[in-house]
Amino acid sequence: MQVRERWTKFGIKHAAVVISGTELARQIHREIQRDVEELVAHGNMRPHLGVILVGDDPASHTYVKNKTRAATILGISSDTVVRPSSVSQEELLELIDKMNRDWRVSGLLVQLPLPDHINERAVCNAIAPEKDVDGFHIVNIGKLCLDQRSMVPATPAAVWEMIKRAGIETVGKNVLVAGRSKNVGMPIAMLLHTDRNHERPGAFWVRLMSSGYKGLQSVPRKHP
Ligand SMILES: Nc1nc2c(c(=O)[nH]1)N[C@@H](CN(C=O)c1ccc(C(=O)N[C@@H](CCC(=O)O)C(=O)O)cc1)CN2
Repeated sequence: MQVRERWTKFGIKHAAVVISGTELARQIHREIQRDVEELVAHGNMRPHLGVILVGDDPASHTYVKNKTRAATILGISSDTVVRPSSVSQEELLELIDKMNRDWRVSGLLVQLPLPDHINERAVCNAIAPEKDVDGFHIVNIGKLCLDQRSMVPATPAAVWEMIKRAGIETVGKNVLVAGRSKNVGMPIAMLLHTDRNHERPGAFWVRLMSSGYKGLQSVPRKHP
């Protein structure tokens, strides 16, 4: 990480932090690889990513290939179900329902965009919220907006990790987010205005403890 400083003509010092995404990605890869192997060593199932890809858009195929390649590197198994762009919404929802109920699938995503005759919102909402690795389900979006523990969309999560790992605090600061898309700009703005210690952390831990969890080492700080 590099810090570049300069003074403006008004006598205000500006500091630009140059973050190495490549180095951070390597570090995060190592952490996830270790977490996955630890999970498996403790007798848990190896995480499995289910991917649904509709149509033949080359960019979508490339994104999916990159995601499944990354999963393999991390020790996560995956499979991609491809459907033609003529697939009906009903068929797609049935496929999602089947994968929701498949205990071997721990995470599920449908690559976007979808053909015009398919309602993207209905598809995102059909994925079981606890398997929704994209964080596009209305429940996960709502939880993110309320600062509750949730699945967070990948690109905003990556931005958040880079900022946090560079030691930059954003709570109470003025931040300019260029773009307000539902899957990137909006969630980034939501993430940056919170310290991610979560609203009502007590309620989460009470639920966790009453479910028999014994491994708790520390409780999160109270939300300011
Ligand atoms: N199910 C999903 N579908 C789509 C998602 C998604 O997160 N989940 N996002 C995009 C496609 N996509 C990943 O699948 C994706 C596209 C572009 C980027 C991105 O960060 N682009 C950078 C440029 C990066 C580079 O070229 O080095 C940018 O635009 O500045 C991230 C993810 C739609 N579908």
